[in-house]
Amino acid sequence: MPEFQKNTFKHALAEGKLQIGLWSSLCNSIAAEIVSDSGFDWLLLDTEHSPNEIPDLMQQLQAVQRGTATPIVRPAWNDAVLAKRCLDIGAQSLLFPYVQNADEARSAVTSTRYPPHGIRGVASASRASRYGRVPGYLSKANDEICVLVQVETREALKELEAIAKVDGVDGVFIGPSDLAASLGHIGNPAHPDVQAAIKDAVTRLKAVGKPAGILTGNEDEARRYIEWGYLFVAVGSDIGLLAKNADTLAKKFKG
Ligand SMILES: O=C(O)C(=O)C[C@H](O)[C@@H](O)CO
Repeated sequence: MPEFQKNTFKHALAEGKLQIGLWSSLCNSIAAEIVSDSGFDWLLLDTEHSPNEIPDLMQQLQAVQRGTATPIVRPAWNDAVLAKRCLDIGAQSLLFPYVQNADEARSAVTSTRYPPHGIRGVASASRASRYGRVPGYLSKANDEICVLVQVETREALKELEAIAKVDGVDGVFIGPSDLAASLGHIGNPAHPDVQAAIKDAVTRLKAVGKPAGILTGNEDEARRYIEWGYLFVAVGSDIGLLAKNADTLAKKFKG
């Protein structure tokens, strides 16, 4: 009988261990499988800003199963139905976008929990339980779910501690692109105002003992964020790697 899968990423965060990740938006199981063996601790499978639908996502989850990276799925919205569908196909870690306050953070957590702790609908034989074969899945599932919430607006920053303190929130991800836009610097997360907000956010999250996460494709920024105390840091993306290296190669021969 298949064993219940522990969520190594969730426990590593709880132990304060730095987790290096990669953002995946290619919606492709071969690409996901390739990078799942690169050595990253986590792999973000995005469905918010990529045309990634449940059938594609399931193939990506299957493809990365033997890799080193824990898959984290970002539903397109903080929505209980989307969360349920991601969990039923086997995701154990979700990154909920655009969480504005503690109530929305609680809503995200309860969407991932079976009753009595939440509203996740019960499927008797989904991929998550290895089609009904994992003994005691329904009673164990809640404890291994990792809930990450995104704070990415000026308004949400004002609620940062209240969001972070919500029971069941395992980490808070600061979205640099949307935060830059919210602060009036769209397309420029490197703006001093945005950088100051990013630094202030991790300082405040450390003060309440909650892991902070972020994404950047810039190595210097990634190292700076890690130095500031960000604990789960995506240091690039599959799209960025492919576009940059393809362009560089073409220029070598096409000038
Ligand atoms: O606001 C952000 O930055 C994020 O949430 C990450 C982006 O959505 C990601 O697609 C990179 O731009």
